[in-house]
Amino acid sequence: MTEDIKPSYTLEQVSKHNTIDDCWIVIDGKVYDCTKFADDHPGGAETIVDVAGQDATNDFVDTGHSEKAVEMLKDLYIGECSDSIGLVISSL
Ligand code: HEM
Repeated sequence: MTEDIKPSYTLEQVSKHNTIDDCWIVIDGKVYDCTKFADDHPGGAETIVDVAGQDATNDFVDTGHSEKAVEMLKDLYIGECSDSIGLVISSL
């Protein structure tokens, strides 16, 4: 079985998805659609919406998220970010 090939987006494209109803964020070079997830975020929907359309790698890492949080990213993954400046985190 082959893996789905996910699209690649630029930060410019990601930046259009910057509202509560259409909320993408970049973490470690990967694009996550957080539109549905934001309301369920233990750190609050506001926290997610504040970084909508942006590279939130440093925010995600600085908060010291658990392995469980890193696991949750998998369900939100929609593609790669071609020009992200995010840190490369081996565990993500
Ligand atoms: C889609 C990406 C994210 C996921 C899946 C996620 C998931 C989680 C989870 C599961 C927790 C509970 C604690 C833990 O298990 O670590 C948490 C807490 C928290 N998150 Fe996130 N998070 C995401 C993005 C972010 C971002 C971008 C920020 C900051 C801008 C942020 C800020 C926080 C804060 C401040 C808490 C602590 C809440 C508290 O302890 O009261 N999160 N997050």
